[in-house]
Amino acid sequence: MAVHKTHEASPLSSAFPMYSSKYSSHVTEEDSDDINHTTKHKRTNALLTNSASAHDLRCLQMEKEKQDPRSPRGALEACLNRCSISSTSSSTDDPPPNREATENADVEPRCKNHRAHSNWGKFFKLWKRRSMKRLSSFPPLGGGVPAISKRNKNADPHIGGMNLHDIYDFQSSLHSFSISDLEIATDYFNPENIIGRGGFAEVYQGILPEGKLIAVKRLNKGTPEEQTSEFLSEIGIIAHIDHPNTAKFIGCCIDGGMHLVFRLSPLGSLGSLLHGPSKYKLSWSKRYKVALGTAEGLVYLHEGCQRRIIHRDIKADNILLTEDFQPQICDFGLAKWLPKQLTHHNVSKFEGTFGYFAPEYFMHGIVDEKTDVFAFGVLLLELITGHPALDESQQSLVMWAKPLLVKKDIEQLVDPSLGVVYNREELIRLTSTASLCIEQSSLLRPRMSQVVELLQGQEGVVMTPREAKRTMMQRTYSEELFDTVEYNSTKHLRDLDRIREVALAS
Ligand SMILES: Nc1ncnc2c1ncn2[C@@H]1O[C@H](COP(=O)(O)OP(=O)(O)OP(=O)(O)O)[C@@H](O)[C@H]1O
Repeated sequence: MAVHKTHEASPLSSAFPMYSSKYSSHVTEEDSDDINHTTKHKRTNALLTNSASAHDLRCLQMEKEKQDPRSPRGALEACLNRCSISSTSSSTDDPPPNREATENADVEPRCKNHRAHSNWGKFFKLWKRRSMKRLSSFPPLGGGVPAISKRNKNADPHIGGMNLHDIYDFQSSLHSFSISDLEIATDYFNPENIIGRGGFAEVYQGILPEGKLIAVKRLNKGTPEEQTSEFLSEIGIIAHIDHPNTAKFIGCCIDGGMHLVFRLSPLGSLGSLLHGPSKYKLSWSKRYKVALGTAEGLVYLHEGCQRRIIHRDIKADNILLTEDFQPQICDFGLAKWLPKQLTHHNVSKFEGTFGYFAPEYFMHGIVDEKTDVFAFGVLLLELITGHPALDESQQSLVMWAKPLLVKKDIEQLVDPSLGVVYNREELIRLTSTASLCIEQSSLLRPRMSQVVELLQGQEGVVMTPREAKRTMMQRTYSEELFDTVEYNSTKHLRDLDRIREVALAS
């Protein structure tokens, strides 16, 4: 399956003029800032390299980064200063590094969960103490703790007699790691320990001195600006979310590059299990568990936090699995906070993964809860059929499955590797929910809380979103928009063709 992480607005601009006219000024402004910043950066580096030792250089570089609000160190320093200043102060401080960081870092985390609420403040306090605090040095790999070997997709959850539940029992506080901590944990970023690759990062498995297994996401792809933006965006969300169905963030390291450290999900991603070379056969009951858990994770993001979080890149590769197949949503690099008063967010860059895009996002750049609901519908189809969202010949799973869903020919959809070993009632629930989630009109898609009810087969759940919408207190922007647009089947097919063309062209 071809996946594409980031797509500048330009390829769309020719096809859809609204992209070029609407967003060009924002992109240009940022670009010119970047150029100035890079030139300054290069000049300073040239001066430094002529006259200082490596250690001096490093100290100077760190100081320089602290002054520079665009660097991660500078952005974190600025946020920290804001945290330590009295909350009555209305000082505007340094400018934020970018719009993403403003949206994500400046908001007060107000998740219902108290532990999550305090994480952001804790993180900055820990980061401030960073230079003084060093974790004790780690024992070499293999000495009395489980050795890190290449990922075994069918890994035994009991490694060397140790129960993974014990190994994963982290404290709630976030850690600030040094680069040597992470080097030792990952055997000096040994390529053998790479367990995943994404658009911006390589992910390594590692082990801490006390035997806890971790995944280190090392942001080493894309431009430095893209890496910084990804790092700040992701950290701005994950540092204060906490739910059984979201990835467990442990801490970070900003020495020698940007690193995010998570609890290891020993079975890897749903994508690798469903479509990877291991050909692990996921049973029906596990698929259903993954569907329900992921839906619950999305309800938490959309409705469980005071500011709604839109993930924007829900896909099989971004669903990690614990040893007991509990799904955990990961990769918040594209996620957005949406304050209550904002019905939606408009994006200037076309980012995400082909095969999962909702039509309103693709056509108008609109991001709200319903864009995640559409992607979740595609994920359900993947779980039912075992097919990827886009196959090697760029055929869309949605386009293939939709006629079968319409004809209610649902047995044809079931992954042949399951044979007849599935629960028919659950199949009906999964397929009918998937049908609703991938409705072209976001108006007709259910909210994630309704999805959970549908999947649980709760009595009295309003089955048709048409009926459900009458009772909705607040409508999303895309709902309003599609209310005014006649979205007929011709237009639908044209959109899908367009999606396929762009997918093939890139
Ligand atoms: N905590 C974890 N435990 C196990 N595997 C993980 C973990 N985090 C990430 N991975 C693996 O690494 C892959 C890439 O991680 P992630 O999606 O966070 O990186 P990314 O660069 O942001 O990717 P993308 O291009 O999809 O945005 C995942 O699909 C998964 O296979």
